[in-house]
Amino acid sequence: MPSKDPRAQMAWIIMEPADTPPMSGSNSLCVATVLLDSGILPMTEPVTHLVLEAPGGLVEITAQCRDGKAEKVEVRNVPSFADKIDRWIEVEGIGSLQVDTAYGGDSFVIADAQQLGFSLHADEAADLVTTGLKITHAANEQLGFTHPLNPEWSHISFCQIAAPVSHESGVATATNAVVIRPGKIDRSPCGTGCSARMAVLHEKGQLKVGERFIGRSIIGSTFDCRIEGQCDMEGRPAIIPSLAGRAWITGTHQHLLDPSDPWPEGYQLSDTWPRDLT
Ligand SMILES: O=C(O)[C@H]1NCC[C@@H]1O
Repeated sequence: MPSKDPRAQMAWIIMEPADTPPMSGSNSLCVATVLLDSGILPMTEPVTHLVLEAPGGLVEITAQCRDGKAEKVEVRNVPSFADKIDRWIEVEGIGSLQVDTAYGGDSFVIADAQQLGFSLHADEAADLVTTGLKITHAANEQLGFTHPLNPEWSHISFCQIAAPVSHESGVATATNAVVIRPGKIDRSPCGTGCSARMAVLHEKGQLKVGERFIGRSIIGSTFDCRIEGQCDMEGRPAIIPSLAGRAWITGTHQHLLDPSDPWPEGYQLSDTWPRDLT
């Protein structure tokens, strides 16, 4: 999309099944890659800098480029903050569960995978989705969320089921499964989710400004993240996170709308995919 803010070269919108979110980490990597690899915006090798406008604010892109391809894209994300820390909620079929909530460009309830008995392997996907949807529902009812600068964003979008942090070669690292309504799991480590997790770790004194965090998804993809700085969000402490990864173009699509189409706005059904795809 053309940008509204003159400081950005381009803007984009994010279409999740349930919402059109303020920001998305994986989507910003994909958008930057399409803009540069396809020549919509000029690529400068070895590094191209861009400013893109997400609905929730401007993000700065630093793309490492070689032979006409963006090989690594780093995104300096919007201010991210912890909201409610170590709060107990009652979840249907699970019972009492201790969670954190945070914003990382989108709003999250973060639950401990170990406490829920998950090892975050791909064969748990269907159970993770069922559990994550219940936790999101309970967190919205019992904790809620409102963005201080954008009161219209007043719900928790995603449940991040997060493994404990371990240190791999000295870098804080954790696997997660981010459950997206109405019933899927992020194939990426979730850039907004890693930003929200870093805000919580920072709030708990477990990750400092300048330190790295590697987020790993359920399919093994990784984002290399860092707390770049701190700022103030309407009187509450916030961090400026960055995340870096790679995207690949998988196709070119044309969306058409025939004037006689009786469902011009599409339609929604509950998920009809079988639980067992093998
Ligand atoms: O990386 C992210 O932030 C996202 N991936 C899909 C859902 C989130 O928007």
